[in-house]
Amino acid sequence: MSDNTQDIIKEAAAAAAMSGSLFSTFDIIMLVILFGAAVWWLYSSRKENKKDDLLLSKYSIQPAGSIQVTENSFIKKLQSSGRSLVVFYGSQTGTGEEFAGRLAKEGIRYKMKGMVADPEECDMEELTKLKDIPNSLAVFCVATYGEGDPTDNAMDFYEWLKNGEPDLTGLNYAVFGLGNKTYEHYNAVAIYMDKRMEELGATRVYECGLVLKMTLSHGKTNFGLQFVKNSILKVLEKKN
Ligand SMILES: Cc1cc2nc3c(=O)[nH]c(=O)nc-3n(C[C@H](O)[C@H](O)[C@H](O)COP(=O)(O)O)c2cc1C
Repeated sequence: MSDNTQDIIKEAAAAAAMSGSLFSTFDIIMLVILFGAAVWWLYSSRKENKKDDLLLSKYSIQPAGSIQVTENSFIKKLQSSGRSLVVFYGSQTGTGEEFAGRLAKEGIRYKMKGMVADPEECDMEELTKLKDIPNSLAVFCVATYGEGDPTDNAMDFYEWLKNGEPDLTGLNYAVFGLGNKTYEHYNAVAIYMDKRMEELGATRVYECGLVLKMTLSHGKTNFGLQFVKNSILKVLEKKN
């Protein structure tokens, strides 16, 4: 406790003793101290939150390993880390995001290092340039919601595909959909993206993979890993 605080307490106690109401004055002092502590705690926890927000905003593209990235160019990141597989996810509650991580990691088994990326945090127009990286592959691991709508983080990308006319010639891609058959628009986003990218000139290297009632169960993970393996092998086959 600082000298100042001690003086204040002593003075208050003396004053209270003189007036014969020590207990209530002491109470007031304790309240002042508690209030000060609460203000200090609120202030320091806000500072911590701000620090976390800053870190999160910097690290938006997450390579499958432990490296983290601070910019929106996924092409640059792929090039600088010797990767050629990028797995974009459209995810609301995390299943697709986690699954995308597993798919990206699988690439290394086939000598195609991968990274995971959030389309909302990437310059998706760069898809037109992905072909400049030899034997590259973009996998889209996307969930469907509502009336066949994309997730929030895939919305801009979806609109860009739908309303724009980008030339995706030369882009190798494969779409993996997460959905649930109990909904009317089963896997509508994945099905649409798969069809639309082909219309825009991209090369579908592997048939759209759809999972119903997606969970991260062993069987479904295996299905996803098989899907990525087959997609990669198709890209490598094309090369030969
Ligand atoms: C409110 C709600 C709406 C959904 N709508 C659809 C839908 O229209 N079509 C579909 O195939 N799946 C639908 N699903 C299933 C999700 O796409 C599926 O659970 C998916 O794995 C979620 O992935 P995420 O955790 O990455 O967001 C819906 C799920 C919820 C909770």
